[in-house]
Amino acid sequence: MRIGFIGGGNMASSIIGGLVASGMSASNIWASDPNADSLAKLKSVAPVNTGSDNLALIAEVNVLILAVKPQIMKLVAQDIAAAVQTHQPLVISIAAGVTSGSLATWLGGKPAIVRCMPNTPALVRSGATGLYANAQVNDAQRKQAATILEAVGLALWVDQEDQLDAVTALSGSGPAYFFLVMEAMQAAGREMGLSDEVANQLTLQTALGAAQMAITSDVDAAELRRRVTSPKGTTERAVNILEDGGLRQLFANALNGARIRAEELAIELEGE
Ligand SMILES: NC(=O)C1=CN([C@@H]2O[C@H](COP(=O)(O)OP(=O)(O)OC[C@H]3O[C@@H](n4cnc5c(N)ncnc54)[C@H](OP(=O)(O)O)[C@@H]3O)[C@@H](O)[C@H]2O)C=CC1
Ligand SMILES: O=C(O)[C@@H]1CCC=N1
Repeated sequence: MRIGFIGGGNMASSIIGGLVASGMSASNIWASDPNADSLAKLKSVAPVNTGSDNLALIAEVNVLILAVKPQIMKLVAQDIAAAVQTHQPLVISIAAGVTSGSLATWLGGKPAIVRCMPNTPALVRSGATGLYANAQVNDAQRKQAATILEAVGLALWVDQEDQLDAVTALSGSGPAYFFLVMEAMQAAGREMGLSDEVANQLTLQTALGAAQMAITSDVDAAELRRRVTSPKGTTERAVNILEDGGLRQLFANALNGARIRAEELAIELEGE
C-alpha cells in the first residue's frame, strides 16, 4: 500500500506514528500540508515523504487519507476532485461530521469512500476507530482500510453511517475525557500534599492499570469497581460523592453534546 495524507496535523501524525511503529516503511507514506511546522513535526515522528502539493501526492498513492479540519474539507475535496477521478484511490476520511454523501458530491464521480473516526492514541498503537464504507468500496478496499486502522489499534465497522457520530462522541473525543479526569486527579493529589511528580505518576499508572485490568478481565467494569470498594471504606466514600454529584448523568450529557455537535457539523457543511 502507498498511503497519502492530505493534512499533516495532530491526527495524521498519530496515525503515521502508529503505522511506522507497526512496521510499515515510511517510504510508502506521503503527507501534504501547507503548514511547514506541521510537516517538520511529522518528519520528527517518521521520515515520510512530505510536500505541499496535494495533487502531486495523489499521483503517488493508492490510498488517500483526508485529515484536514471539517470546515475546509469541501474546498480541499473540490481542489483534488479531478485528480481523484483520474487516479481512483480509496478515499478514507477521518473528519468529524463530514458525511460520505457530502464528500462524494464534492469529489464528483463515484468515489470509493471509507469514512472513519479514529483517535489520537493511534500514535501508541492503542487507537480505537469506527469505520463505515460507502457502496463503491469493494472487499479489497475494505481490507485495506481495516489493515491501516488495525495497525494502530482496534478497528470496528458500523452498519449505519450516523453511528459514526456516536463513535465520535465516545472514542474520537474520548481521550480528552480521560485526560481531563487525569488532570483533576493530579490536582487533587497535589492539594492533599503530594509532590507534582508523585501525584502525576500515581495518577497515570492507576489509569494504565485500570484500563489494562478492564481489557484483560473476564468481568465487567462495574464488578471491577465493586472489588475495589470495601464496605464502609475509602473508595465507597469517594464513589458516593461522585455518584451524588451526578457523574453518570454528566457523562451522558457530555457525550450526547458531542454527538449533537457532530450532527450539526454535517448540517452546516452540507449547507455550504
Ligand atoms: N484531533 C483528534 O483527536 C481527532 C481529529 N479527527 C479529525 O481529523 C481531522 C484533522 O484534525 P487534527 O489533526 O486535529 O487537525 P490539525 O489542525 O492538527 O491538522 C490539519 C492540518 O491540515 C492542514 N491543512 C490546512 N489546509 C490544508 C490544505 N488545503 N491541504 C492540506 N492540508 C491542509 C492544516 O494546516 P494549518 O494548521 O496551517 O491550517 C493542519 O496542519 C479533522 O477533520 C478532525 O475532525 C478525528 C479523530 C480525532
Ligand atoms: O474535537 C473534534 O472535533 C475532533 C473529532 C474527534 C476528536 N477531535
